[in-house]
Amino acid sequence: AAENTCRITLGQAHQVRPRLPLLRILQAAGAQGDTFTLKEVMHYLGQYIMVRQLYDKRQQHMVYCGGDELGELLGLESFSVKDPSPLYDMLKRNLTAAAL
Ligand SMILES: C[C@@H](c1ccc(Cl)cc1)n1cnc(-c2ccccc2)c1-c1c(C(=O)NCCN2CCN(C3CCCCC3)CC2)[nH]c2cc(Cl)ccc12
Repeated sequence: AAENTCRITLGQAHQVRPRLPLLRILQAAGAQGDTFTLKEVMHYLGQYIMVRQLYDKRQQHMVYCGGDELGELLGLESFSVKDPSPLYDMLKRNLTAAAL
């Protein structure tokens, strides 16, 4: 039931296993290994956007990922960090729970 899932999730740093296209992006941002916490996935995706200079220097919440592997994965040319829904959809498609 929901409360069980909630307890499990809160109880331990859940490891997730990115599918290969996402794993390659995380590794390009310096990630080691092939399982991560969700927090680490978000951190490395942020680093990737910074390193690849995909955000707009003036409107820094805007990410222009068309033509980059990240855009391929998201199926988007651009997105705002203020609307994370496309990101969560991509993560749902590209992360599997890793056995602890
Ligand atoms: C709150 C957080 C966030 C986290 C998840 C989501 Cl679904 C939305 C939003 N966030 C807020 N702005 C950013 C951001 C903006 C532009 C460039 C890079 C990151 C982020 C993102 C982080 C992150 O780990 N953020 C740490 C602090 N950030 C502040 C912004 N800082 C930079 C902003 C651009 C100028 C230089 C500093 C970098 C560190 N990870 C992300 C991964 C993606 Cl796919 C998209 C965005 C982010």
